[in-house]
Amino acid sequence: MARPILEVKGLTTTLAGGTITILEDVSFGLQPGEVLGVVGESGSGKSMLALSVMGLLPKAVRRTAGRIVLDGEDLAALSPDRWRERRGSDLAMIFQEPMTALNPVMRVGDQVAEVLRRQGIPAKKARQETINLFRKVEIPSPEQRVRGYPHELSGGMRQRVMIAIALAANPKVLIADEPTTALDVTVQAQILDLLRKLQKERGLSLVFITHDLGVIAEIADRVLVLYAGRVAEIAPVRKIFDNPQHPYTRALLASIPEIDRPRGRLVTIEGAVPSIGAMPKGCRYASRCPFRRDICEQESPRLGLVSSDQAAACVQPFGFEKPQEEALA
Ligand SMILES: Nc1ncnc2c1ncn2[C@@H]1O[C@H](COP(=O)(O)OP(=O)(O)OP(=O)(O)O)[C@@H](O)[C@H]1O
Repeated sequence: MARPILEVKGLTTTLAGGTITILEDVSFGLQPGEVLGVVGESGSGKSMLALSVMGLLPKAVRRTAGRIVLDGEDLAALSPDRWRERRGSDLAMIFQEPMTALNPVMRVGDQVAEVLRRQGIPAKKARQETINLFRKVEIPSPEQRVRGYPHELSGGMRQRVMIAIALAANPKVLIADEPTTALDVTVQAQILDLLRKLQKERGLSLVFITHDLGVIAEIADRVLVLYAGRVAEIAPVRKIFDNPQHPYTRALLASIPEIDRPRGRLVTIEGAVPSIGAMPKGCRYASRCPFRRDICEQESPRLGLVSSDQAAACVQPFGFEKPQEEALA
């Protein structure tokens, strides 16, 4: 296997006081050209994970441990200035609500051209390249659209502009945080198709965050399941759907709405994610887990390999007849 383009190791973030942990010991690798889907319920820490990698954590949240290695360099060891530079060139992110990331008083074309100019591309060439990028992200009449302002565009078109900005940087890694969630269903499908096409064409290394396993099935090569700030399971997408090992992954799969399910029979996972200030001592999923044993409430399970490419943080993953010693911390 090639060296991962991005490797996150033991990432832990806390609220400023340091007593409340948001992400705990999160580790994963992203191979060049791979799409890693990150899935979990609201509040599981998906956005904090993305912002940690970008070096854009809100003031109240601090990274207290962990390495974020991009193409061999630990970003966490860099000065904030140097990290910002890497963010401008090697890392790009698209957000759920593009309006928050776009400058409302700047023409959208200029916002793309600015990224190109930063790479030393002369103004005229940057303008032409911006039109090419608009065409690439399938914005109709690109010559006219470049002169528009964000508020003149629909949500879907704004997200296309954000994708153009991300592509303009030619990043080594692109992070997409729920890029389709705020859009109408038909537009969601179009944006997802576009991202998938661009990913394939350009061999983008992509971290794709969503709470929607249907979206994961369409785009991801591997999947990281996050629960209450910890990795519950990580595996190739096929294994997540065909042979999930963590009870939480199974519950998420069971909660996918099915077209033929009678209306109102949407399955949800009983109970709620524990709040960040009141994490249980043992497994964080134990209170909701139909398979829990006494030990689950006492011990916090470590992420352990269940096969060569699948790991789960459960004392007794599915298919195992007895608790796994090494899964216990
Ligand atoms: N600025 C902040 N200050 C303090 N705590 C925060 C802040 N932003 C998020 N949190 C907390 O961090 C935890 C993880 O939040 P995060 O936004 O990463 O979850 P998420 O999985 O992305 O959820 P969603 O799908 O709703 O976006 C939550 O408990 C949240 O309340």
